Amino acid sequence: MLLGCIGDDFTGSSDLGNTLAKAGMRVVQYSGTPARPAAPDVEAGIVALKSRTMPVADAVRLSLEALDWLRAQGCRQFLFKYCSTFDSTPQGNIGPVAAALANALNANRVIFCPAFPAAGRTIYQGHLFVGDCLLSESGMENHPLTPMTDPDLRRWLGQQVDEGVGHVPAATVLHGPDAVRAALRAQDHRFVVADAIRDEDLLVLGQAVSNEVLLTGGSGIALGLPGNFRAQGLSSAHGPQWRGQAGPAAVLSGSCSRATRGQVERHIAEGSPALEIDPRALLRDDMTARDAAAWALSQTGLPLVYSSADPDAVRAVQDHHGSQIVAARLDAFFAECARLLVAGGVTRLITAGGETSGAVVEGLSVDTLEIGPEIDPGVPAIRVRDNLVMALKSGNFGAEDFFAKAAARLEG
Ligand SMILES: Nc1ncnc2c1ncn2[C@@H]1O[C@H](COP(=O)(O)OP(=O)(O)O)[C@@H](O)[C@H]1O
Ligand SMILES: O=C(O)[C@H](O)C(=O)COP(=O)(O)O
Repeated sequence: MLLGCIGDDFTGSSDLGNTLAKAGMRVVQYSGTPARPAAPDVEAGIVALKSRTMPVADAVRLSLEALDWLRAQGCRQFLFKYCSTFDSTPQGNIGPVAAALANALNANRVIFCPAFPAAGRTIYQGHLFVGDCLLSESGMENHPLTPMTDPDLRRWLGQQVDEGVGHVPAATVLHGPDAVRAALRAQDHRFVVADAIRDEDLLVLGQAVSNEVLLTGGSGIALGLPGNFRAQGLSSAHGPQWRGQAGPAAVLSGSCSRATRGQVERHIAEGSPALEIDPRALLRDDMTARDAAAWALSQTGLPLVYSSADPDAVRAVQDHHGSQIVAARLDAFFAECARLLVAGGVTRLITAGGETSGAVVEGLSVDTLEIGPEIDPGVPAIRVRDNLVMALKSGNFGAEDFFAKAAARLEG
């Protein structure tokens, strides 16, 4: 294994897997740290954790366990992957996890670059943009668990760590890898936010850090890494292998992101079957996973079970019941619903949302996820068992017709 990756959520990990697989690396995503060695032909291993919003100490502990396993597989370089919208709170977890990994690897220069231009995520003067909006005006300021209220990544990361945060501006990145390396050497700080507004900038950054033991970012920062390994004669380019899967499909959505809510609306507008899940009904046991799975299995077409709701509705439920209680109840619901759907014969399962996808994958006791072809930017087809394929859609990713497109793509 050449590249060892640690993802702080499952959709983001598959997003990274998509980038690496498209560039020809043999990629496997693991649900948590595996108990056994990787297959010998795996070039990039991604340990997916559901650590983005868990207590900081637990996120650090699990990430260090993943690092130990990846080092034991012979990895030469390590990537800590978090959300392209830097989903975190001023109290953690990106900074503390990155610091723990850097300390363990004795890394003295670590870049932070969540840019993903293909998904509209760019960084300029240390500020993260989503499309033409600053992060704090993109809708991510209303995220149920990690409201992003400050677009300046240097300031946001600076609240999470006990050290200064440097910056490599776009003007430097435009001058190529050597200029970036020189700028990194000149930095007073170990942690450095790097600007990137184009894929070319990400390729430059990837070349500039080819000899750094640790780098952090979104999937975009990995764009240049496969080329680094191929230039060293270490990786053989080959595309993802894919075998389509026949059989019933279903969609589970817990994401409240703008993109997902638009996909839900499109699905309903097209007359496809949809069942809205009110967290209050779950908490009262007026609705159960068994009820929802039975409904979905009785549908023709592509059934959608969703709790996706607008920010005001989410806030109202959270204010009344507590966000962690609601999140835990919804995670348990989607995990159980997935188990019942698969037991009832579903062979193509689409999930929307990072926390939601993590709950479902863990609930299905999936160990390894084979990365297949891309469905939409950042979302690959994935095989998790001989008779079960999935698409783990990041909340903000996917075109409006994603659900139907994914079901068709998973079928082959
Ligand atoms: N109707 C709702 N009311 C309150 N919270 C909700 C509702 N639906 C989903 N949530 C919570 O919002 C969060 C969505 O997170 P996630 O699945 O990661 O989506 P995204 O990828 O958009 O961030 C989850 O923790 C979930 O429990
Ligand atoms: O946006 C990204 O970089 C990732 O794909 C991701 O981490 C998305 O997380 P979400 O919680 O599913 O939005």
